[in-house]
Amino acid sequence: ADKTHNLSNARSKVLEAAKQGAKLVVLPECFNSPYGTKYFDKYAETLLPSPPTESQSPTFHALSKLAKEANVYLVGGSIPERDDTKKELYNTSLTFSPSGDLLATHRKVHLFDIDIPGKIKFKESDVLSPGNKITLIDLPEYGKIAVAICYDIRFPELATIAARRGAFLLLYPGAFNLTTGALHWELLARARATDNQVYVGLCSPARDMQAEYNAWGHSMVVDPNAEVLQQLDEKEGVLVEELKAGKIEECRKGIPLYTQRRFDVYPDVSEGGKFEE
Ligand SMILES: NC(=O)CC(=O)C(=O)O
Repeated sequence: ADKTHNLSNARSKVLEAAKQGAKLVVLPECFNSPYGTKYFDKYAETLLPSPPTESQSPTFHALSKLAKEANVYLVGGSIPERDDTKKELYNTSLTFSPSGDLLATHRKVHLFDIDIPGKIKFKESDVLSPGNKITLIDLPEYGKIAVAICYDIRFPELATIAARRGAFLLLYPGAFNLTTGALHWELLARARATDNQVYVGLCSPARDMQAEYNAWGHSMVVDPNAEVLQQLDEKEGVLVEELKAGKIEECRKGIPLYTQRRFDVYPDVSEGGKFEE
């Protein structure tokens, strides 16, 4: 619940990852606030017009400085955002370059509205509005990545459009829970990797059983063959994994889905989609 503590904790973990050689670091969904509809308004920060002032968004400035200090691309998980012009709240991810410049903003496109009787009910749309674009980010030394948030992973179209427009890595800061995490977290990461023959990275908050929402944890990196290369358990940690150049091509050569699609039978979803590169 302590935003200042969350920011300083994130700083020490990002620096630790950079020290271990990471060039691109990802934080979890809602890393600066508790995850819950009653908290979003209280913790929300104003990001527009960009750049915001320090008092409008301490998290924006902390992440920008941190990306520069650690000399990494930093996908800053997500934070609750307040858009004053529209009087709306969003669940928003900010990505910074190693020089601390903002590269991209992704607002969660698919809001987490579920009701599994006896297990979990959650309705982000009670307080949040959805984003309306796919987010592809060009990292000049490495290529394109796509960033989306948590529930977005359940919608394969978004991943397919990003992959077919050149993303080699799909990153999802996310906070599944004890019900859906056990059922679908790894399955979805491996499914999106299998569908698209790309790397997939999921980054979750650690599990806090004192909190109202108990995150699943288990941050992981999956390769283009859908093998889980590494995963954390439910506790706090840092996962560092090297993505191998050539792995995507090798996988696509072996199982050539890319040349076998039948757009005469069904439409090519990657021809559509709203996004900003
Ligand atoms: N928290 C989410 O957005 C999604 C989730 O927990 C799920 O899809 O399950």
